[in-house]
Amino acid sequence: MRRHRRVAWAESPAEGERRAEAGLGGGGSASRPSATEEDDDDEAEAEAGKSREPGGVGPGARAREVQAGGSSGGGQPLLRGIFQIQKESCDVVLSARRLSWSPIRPEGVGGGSSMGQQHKEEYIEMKDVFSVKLKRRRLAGQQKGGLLLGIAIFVCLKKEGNKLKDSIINLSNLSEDHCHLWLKHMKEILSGFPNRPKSLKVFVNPTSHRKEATHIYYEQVAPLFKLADIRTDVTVTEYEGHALTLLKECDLTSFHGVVSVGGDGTASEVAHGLLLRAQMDAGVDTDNQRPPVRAKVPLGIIPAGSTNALAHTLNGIQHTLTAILHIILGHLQSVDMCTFRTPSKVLRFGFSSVFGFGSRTLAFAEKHRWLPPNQRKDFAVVKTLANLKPEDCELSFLPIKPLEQDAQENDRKKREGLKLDSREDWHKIHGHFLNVSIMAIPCLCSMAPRGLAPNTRLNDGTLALIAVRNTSRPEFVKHLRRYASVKNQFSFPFVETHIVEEVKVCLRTEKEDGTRDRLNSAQKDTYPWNVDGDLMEWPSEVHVRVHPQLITMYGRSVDAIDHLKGSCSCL
Ligand SMILES: Nc1ncnc2c1ncn2[C@@H]1O[C@H](COP(=O)(O)OP(=O)(O)OP(=O)(O)O)[C@@H](O)[C@H]1O
Repeated sequence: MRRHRRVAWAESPAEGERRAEAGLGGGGSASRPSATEEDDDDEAEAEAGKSREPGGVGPGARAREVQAGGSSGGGQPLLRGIFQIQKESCDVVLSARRLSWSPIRPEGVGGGSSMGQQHKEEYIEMKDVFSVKLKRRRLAGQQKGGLLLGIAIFVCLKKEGNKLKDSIINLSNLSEDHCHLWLKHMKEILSGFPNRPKSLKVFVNPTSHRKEATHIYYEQVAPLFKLADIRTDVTVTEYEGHALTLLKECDLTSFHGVVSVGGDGTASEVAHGLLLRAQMDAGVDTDNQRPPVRAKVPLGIIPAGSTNALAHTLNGIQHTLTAILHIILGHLQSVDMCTFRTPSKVLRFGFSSVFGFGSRTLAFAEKHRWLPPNQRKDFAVVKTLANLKPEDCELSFLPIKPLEQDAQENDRKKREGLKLDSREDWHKIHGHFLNVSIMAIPCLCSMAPRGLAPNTRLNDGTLALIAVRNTSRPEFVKHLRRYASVKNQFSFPFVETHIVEEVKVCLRTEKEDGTRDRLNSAQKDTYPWNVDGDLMEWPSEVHVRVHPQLITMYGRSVDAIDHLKGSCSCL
């Protein structure tokens, strides 16, 4: 009868030899997860091994030809030793920046390496390593001990199109002392990276999209957080607004970050809660006009909703593993947010908003939540298009000027004795608008790969105001279709775009004498707004203001957005 062998990763004997990884080839190095050596009964270990890069890191690692005898670019060596990597004996060097290795070749006739003066050195940057574990072989059912095989190094690799993947390098060596010494040094290096979270508060929305967020969290996210030694406190939300209620009450001081697992609505609710919490902690009255204080802890988003524009924009891709690895590695970026308010009170913190067609469509979809998500959205678009109706409104906005222009303007004002902070720069447009988008971030999504607002960036302190005036239905559909294509969606005579810092949206009504006036903001009627994919019912006057870099988020700014910004002809 075949004896099952299990290969497990342990911290160290003293730390209880916690198993974190399985399904890795026993004895070999940088080897592919091997089903034949796994225990069938250990789900967590088997799952953790599933996403690993076939063949380990070897073929995917950055390889450099370096002069023989030199470990270039890695800084001062901390340790040097011999391990087997991919079945070859290697000379391995650890420095604070790099782990590098090169195969040990038999000496040639002339005393040099058989490879000549050059030998192949491969390396990984320690900033890309997210976990190190001892690797042991255990028998089926064995919980502790086992034959030490070496050290497993879990590393993040950059792939095409902003994608990140995890992979493993196996350093094989049977000596306990040798492996423990290397493990200790590597762990010290990893603990020196300041932004990596050790403790996270996690909100999972079980109702997002097709109700798969809980599965995504426990099957894909939790095993990697565990592998990276991140403690978690998980709340599976029970009702709409649950995350917000908890954030207003709970003490966040013991957490290094907060993670939302769900769609844009959940992420936006958590961001709103973090900012409300920050204002409460700082004793700031959110309803006065003072700028809000920044959120105290970073927010990470694991995409599990139907649109996931926030996660897509943060990472340049909608990919669960990429989002997880950015959080584990502590890749942080500052992101602009808006306040949405009436003249007297803050309604919400958010990233993006749509009024008109975009909010009517969402309102229709919400009324038909019993339909499957994709059908619901398509149905809502068709129905809202069939009843296409413009909004009569006045848009006042404060445009953002280039800095030099501001300087000249300020000089002129000084010469003429005018106040520098006068609000005379407010611009006004009014009329019938089919759709008004006000966005602090570009909002990349599968329907709009260039972004719903490619004329703003994640953290440039600007709002994109995109106002679509009344037009025929076929022309409006043509404009909508452009979002999915490479053509400029704004090059229509009925679309105008502005880069602004603040917008006031006031609904108007026709008076008896035929003139038009703003609706009284004190009246009780409300109108639908789409804020980050969530439906809001707000009064007839809403002010939207951008607050540069108000929140820190896990993820990486994307080259693609810079590229799109450069190539966008709409501005
Ligand atoms: N247990 C729950 N029951 C009902 N609603 C919930 C629950 N937990 C959270 N919510 C609410 O569900 C709303 C929508 O969730 P979310 O945005 O994550 O999913 P989605 O609509 O499928 O995705 P997307 O916004 O990306 O299209 C959020 O406003 C959130 O407050």
